[in-house]
Amino acid sequence: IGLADASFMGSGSERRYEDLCRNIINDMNQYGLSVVDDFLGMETGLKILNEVRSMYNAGAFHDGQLVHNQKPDAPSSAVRGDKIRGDKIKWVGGNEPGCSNVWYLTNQIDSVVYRVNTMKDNGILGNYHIRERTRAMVACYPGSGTHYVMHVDNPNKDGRVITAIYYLNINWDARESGGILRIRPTPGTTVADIEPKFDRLIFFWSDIRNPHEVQPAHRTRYAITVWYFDAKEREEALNRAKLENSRTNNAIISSTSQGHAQSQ
Ligand SMILES: Cc1cc(NC(=O)CCC(=O)O)nc(C)c1Br
Ligand SMILES: [Fe+3]
Repeated sequence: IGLADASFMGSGSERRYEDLCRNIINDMNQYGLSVVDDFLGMETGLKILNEVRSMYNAGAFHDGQLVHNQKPDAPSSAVRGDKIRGDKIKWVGGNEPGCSNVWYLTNQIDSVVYRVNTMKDNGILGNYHIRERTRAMVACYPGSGTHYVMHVDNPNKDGRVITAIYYLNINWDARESGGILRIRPTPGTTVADIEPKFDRLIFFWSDIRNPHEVQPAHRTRYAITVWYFDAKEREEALNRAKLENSRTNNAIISSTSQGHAQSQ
């Protein structure tokens, strides 16, 4: 996978930006995923990490979902079935106070995604029309051995086509800290094991092409995720939801009105 070095963002050289985008286009067409190292450079990466740490320490994150304890040799007091916290998350729109660096990151990712979506000869990426995204989901794995089960981000055409994840973990060594993102691109038998390294940005198709899991992490593990929508798939998903809504509402109204009639 073309590990493009993108810390040009500081030097702003146009040529390397084009090369980066070309690498991502090739990777997405060939593998359905792309890994970009040194996306923003040390200085900017640290500003984002410090901002996320202060959010986390301010208790701004929602408690992660409860998961069964993974430790087979759990100490006698904590029986095997006890629950531990999974990843904790906080949704960031970007213009809130104290989130200016996360906002800068999402702007940088936006410009890359919009660029690769409109460049010539961009293959599969040319099939999509990306005009909007979710807010940024800042996630922290507390490092108590929590993991994230194998799943697909968008299994039922909710409109999300690209998952972008930015990692903030300095000197991450998976041999001692685990926390590998394992993607199983389908169809196929390959497995991509991706370490959540500092200033690393990854992209992958959000749908069933990329089931993925996070292996147990034994050190605090930060990641920032944004999902990009394809305009057509998104509109169709919203229309289905509206239709479903009106059916349910009519069902409720008719059942209550019948109920009402009977009670008279
Ligand atoms: C809340 C939520 C989190 C994630 N995160 C990952 O897959 C982990 C990626 C990584 O941190 O390497 N995915 C979904 C579909 C939901 Br929903
Ligand atoms: Fe996911």
